Amino acid sequence: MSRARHSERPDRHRSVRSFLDDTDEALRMGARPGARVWPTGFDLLDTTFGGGLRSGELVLLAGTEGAGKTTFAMQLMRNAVVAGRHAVVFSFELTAASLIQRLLGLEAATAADRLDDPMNPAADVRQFRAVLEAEDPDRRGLGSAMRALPYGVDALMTIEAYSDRLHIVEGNRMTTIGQIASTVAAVADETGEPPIVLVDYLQKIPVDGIEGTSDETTRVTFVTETLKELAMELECPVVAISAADRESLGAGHRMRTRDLRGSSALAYEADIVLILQTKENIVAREHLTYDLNAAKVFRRWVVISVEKNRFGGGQVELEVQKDFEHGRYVPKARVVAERLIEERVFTS
Ligand SMILES: Nc1ncnc2c1ncn2[C@@H]1O[C@H](COP(=O)(O)OP(=O)(O)OP(=O)(O)O)[C@@H](O)[C@H]1O
Repeated sequence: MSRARHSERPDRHRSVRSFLDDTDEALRMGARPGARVWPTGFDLLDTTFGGGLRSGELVLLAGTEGAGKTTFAMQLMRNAVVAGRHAVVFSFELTAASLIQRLLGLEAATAADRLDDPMNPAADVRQFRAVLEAEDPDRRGLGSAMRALPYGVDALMTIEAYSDRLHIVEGNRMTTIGQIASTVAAVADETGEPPIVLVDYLQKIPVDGIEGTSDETTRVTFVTETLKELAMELECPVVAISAADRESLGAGHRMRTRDLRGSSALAYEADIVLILQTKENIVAREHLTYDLNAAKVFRRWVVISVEKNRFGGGQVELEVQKDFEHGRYVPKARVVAERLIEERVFTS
C-alpha cells in the first residue's frame, strides 16, 4: 500500500540547490537550519537521541499492560510544553479529566521534589480526583479547591502556565487519521509552529475508506504509514503508543518490536522504537536468586529499551523509577546495570 495513494497532498519536490539555499539563509539569519528538536526531559534518553525527538520522526512506544506507556508518553508531552513547545494528545483510552488529574499529581510531586521535605509529601492523583469530582459547597472554585491539597496550588499554577500549549482530544469512532491530521495542521497554523503529537493508541485509530479495513494488518499498515507521512509533512514528531500482541507475551518472555500488534510496517516505518517493561519481569534470574528483596526493588523500576534508533546508536537499556501514584516516573533515568533476559533481536 503506497503512501501516495492515501495522501491528498501533492509530493513536495525539492532540489538540493533549494535546500542548500534555505540552509544558507537560515544560518545567515541566526536561525537553526536543521530539524527542530523536542527534548524528552529524560536526560539519558536525550543523550541517546542527540538532544531529543526530531521533526518528521515517528516514535513507537510499546510495552506490557500497565507498564506505564500512557504515563511515560504524557510526561514527554508535559516536558515539551514546559519547555515552551506545543503538544496535541489524541487519547482513545483515558478522558481528558483523568489525564489532567494525573498531570496535577505529577506537578505536585515535582514541586515537592524541589523542597525535598519528607514530612510534607505531595498530594497524589487519587486525592486530586476526589477533590475535583466533589461538589464544592461554598462554590469558591478551582483555586480554593486546590488549596486543600499539599502542593495543589503549585501544581495548578504550573499547569496554568502551559495550559494554552497542551491540547487534548478525546478520541472516538469519528477521530480518523484524516481528522488527526487536520487537527494537528490547525494547531500548527494557529500557533505558528509544529506541535509534538501523541496518539494513545495506534490500533484504536478508526480507519474507513480503504479496502480490507476489517483486516487488522491492513488497518495498522495504513495508520502507521499515514502517521509517518503526517510527521514528515507537518514537521513534527509523532509518538504513537502501540498495543502488544497478547498471545506472543508468554511468561518469561521479553517483549520485542516483533510482538507489536498488527503489522511489520510498525517496525519498518518507525524511526524510534521504545519498549517499556517492569524490570522484575525481564531481569536475569541470577539477580533474583540470592537477594530476597531484589524482586521488590526491581518491581518499582521500568526498563526502557531503545530497540530501534534510526539516526543514532541503538542497543540502549535505561531504567526509570515508577511514581504512578503521582502519574509520573521520577525524571532521572539511569543505565541498567544488571543482565536482562534474552538477547536483542531487532536492529535498525
Ligand atoms: N492513582 C494511581 N495510583 C497508583 N497507580 C496507578 C494510579 N493510576 C494508575 N496507576 C497504575 O499505573 C500504571 C501505569 O498506568 P498507564 O495508564 O500509564 O499504563 P499503560 O501501560 O498505558 O496501561 P495499559 O496497558 O492499561 O494501557 C498502571 O499499572 C496503573 O494500574
